Amino acid sequence: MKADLEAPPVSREVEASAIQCREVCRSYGKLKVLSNLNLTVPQGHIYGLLGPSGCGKTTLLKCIVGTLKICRGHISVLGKPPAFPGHEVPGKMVGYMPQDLALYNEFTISDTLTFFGRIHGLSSKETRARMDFLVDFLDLPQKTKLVRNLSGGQKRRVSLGAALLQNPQLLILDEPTVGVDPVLRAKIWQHLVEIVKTGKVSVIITTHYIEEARQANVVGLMRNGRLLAEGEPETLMKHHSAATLEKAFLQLCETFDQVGSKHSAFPQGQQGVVLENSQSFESSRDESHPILGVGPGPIDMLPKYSADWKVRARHVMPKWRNIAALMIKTMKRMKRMPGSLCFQFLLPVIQISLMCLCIGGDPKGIQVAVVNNETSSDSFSKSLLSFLDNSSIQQVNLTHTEAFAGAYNGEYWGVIGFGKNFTSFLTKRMVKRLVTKEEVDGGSVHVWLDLTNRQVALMLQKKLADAFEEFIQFKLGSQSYMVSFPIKFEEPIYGSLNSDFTTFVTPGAVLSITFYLAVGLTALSFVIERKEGLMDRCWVAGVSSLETILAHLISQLFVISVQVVLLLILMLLVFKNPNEGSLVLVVALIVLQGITGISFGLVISSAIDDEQNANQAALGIFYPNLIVSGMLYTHAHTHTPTPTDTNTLPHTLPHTHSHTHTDTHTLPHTLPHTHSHIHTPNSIK
Ligand SMILES: Nc1ncnc2c1ncn2[C@@H]1O[C@H](COP(=O)(O)OP(=O)(O)OP(=O)(O)O)[C@@H](O)[C@H]1O
Repeated sequence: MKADLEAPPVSREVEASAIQCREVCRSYGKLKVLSNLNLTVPQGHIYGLLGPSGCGKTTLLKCIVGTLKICRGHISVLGKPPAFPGHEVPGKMVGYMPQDLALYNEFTISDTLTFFGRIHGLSSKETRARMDFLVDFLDLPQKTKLVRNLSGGQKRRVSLGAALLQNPQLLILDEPTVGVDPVLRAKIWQHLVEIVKTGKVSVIITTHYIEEARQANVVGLMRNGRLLAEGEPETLMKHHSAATLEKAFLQLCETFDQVGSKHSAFPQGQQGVVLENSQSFESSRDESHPILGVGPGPIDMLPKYSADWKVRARHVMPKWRNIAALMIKTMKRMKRMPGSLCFQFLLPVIQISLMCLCIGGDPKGIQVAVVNNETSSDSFSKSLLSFLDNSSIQQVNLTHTEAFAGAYNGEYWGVIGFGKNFTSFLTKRMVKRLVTKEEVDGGSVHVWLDLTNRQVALMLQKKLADAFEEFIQFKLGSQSYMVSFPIKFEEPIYGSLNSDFTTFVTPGAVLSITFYLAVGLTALSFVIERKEGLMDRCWVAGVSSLETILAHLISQLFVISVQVVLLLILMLLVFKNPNEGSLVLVVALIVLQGITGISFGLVISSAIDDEQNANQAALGIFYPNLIVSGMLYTHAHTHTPTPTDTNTLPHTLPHTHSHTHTDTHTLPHTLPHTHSHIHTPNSIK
């Protein structure tokens, strides 16, 4: 990359240092973790960063590798700020071992190293050679062993191996020796000493074992978010007349506390951090510089960097190599978890099957009480009842009292009643021009419904109307129009006259399930990867956010495609749901819905840090999605006429006209039907 130096010539110190931190500040909300921190890691040196737990070491390392942004100050890593366009930090130049293990549990040791090798652009031969060396050097078990089955110490060593893999110019190791036995710890230090000897590799390492840091060329002692001292271990010890580095550190802390208490007094209980509202003790002296050590030049002495647009564009463009590495990773993980993969593929199919089997079909065996006061075997009432759909409606013949008692007890969904002169009154209604109120009443089927379940009640109404139409057709044949209901439902514009609720609800269910699964899987996979430090690790290895998103999108599209194929086979071939539109459009819509789900999952994962809350957020969107999918009735439902609507009118209207002409006779007979419904249970006579 070409960098234009706009400031005064770069000091030799900047050029000779692998890392330069100047007046670096970083806060988490109001919590000030790094406060005007200055640190220099000379090129070709091992820098031991020491400090108590919570003093900000990990935060500083994250700022150095660029996974955290600093609030103020300047950091230069191998000559440029981290994440500067065209700079390979993050990238191949830096090997980062985070404090968390940040390893894929479903990977073998070999998979892990191959994955990082791919991202760093190593050839398979180079990766294999490095792998053999690292397995031997780090005393790792068989390469084919799954990370999940390794001990804590072995996992840490694999993590260290991943950081050392590409022979980086800068190694950033966050507590690499925790849980490692003393012999191996000595071996690791020996290796670090070896690699820095060439002068081309620099190392910054944090450790809790202060004494092991004596092997470092330079140590930095950190406390409360700032560097107290920086220098060679021997010099530090000599300066404090201490026999060990630990004692020197103790003395430094005491000095810091004395000076600090005079000037600022950190609030009680806030050890390890500096609160923003506390007066820091550098107000009285230039505390931005360590007590001992190399004093860095002022911040305005640092070079200013710029990159031309071509470099910037190349920096932003996603690299296919990284996307491919991430996709291979996802596929490998899927392969290692066949159960989970099958579950992902089959979950929508299982959900839709359950829905088709359990929801929306016509209710069966609905018990209805029949009070028939006609006794003759060839009565109209018996004939009419024979047309009732017996698979759905189970008729129970009862007396008037038993029928209503049963209906009130919830044993029957309704009562159907016929008066004793039903046949003769109905005949009169069919043939006479004028009929009395008594004849209308007696010639009507009386129905009392239990409307507590709308679905069952609607079904009963429809079945009764259908039975009546069939009965009239049977009795009167071509003359049936005289008593038929003068509204004729023609072949529908869309759908079919006899389609069930399942047919209506399935498309909405398919879209909702596809959306919800994509939201859940995306949100969870990103939240978990980030929580386990895998995202940061990949980012430091040079994978950009865009590449991560693209790789996820492509892998997820594969899962969605399989889901869609299985869903369509099930819906169209097994459950015989009709599809009257274009199949291509159906597929496109489902896939688009999946992509919308992925996008929403990304939004959730960027706003939420833990799995449980991510799950809740994903679940929360399910119900609004269900409503907007059209499965449930909403008041906002409108229908905009389309050209097809206007075209159909001329065809259907003549039908209606011809009926109105002949139906003039039946109108007076049929209309009173409505009035006859206003009756009490005692009215069947
Ligand atoms: N994501 C975060 N949000 C809020 N506070 C945080 C976050 N990460 C770290 N902190 C706080 O910042 C402070 C410094 O944390 P950091 O992890 O840098 O310490 P450390 O020196 O590395 O500690 P250790 O040696 O125990 O790992 C701690 O008080 C910690 O609670």
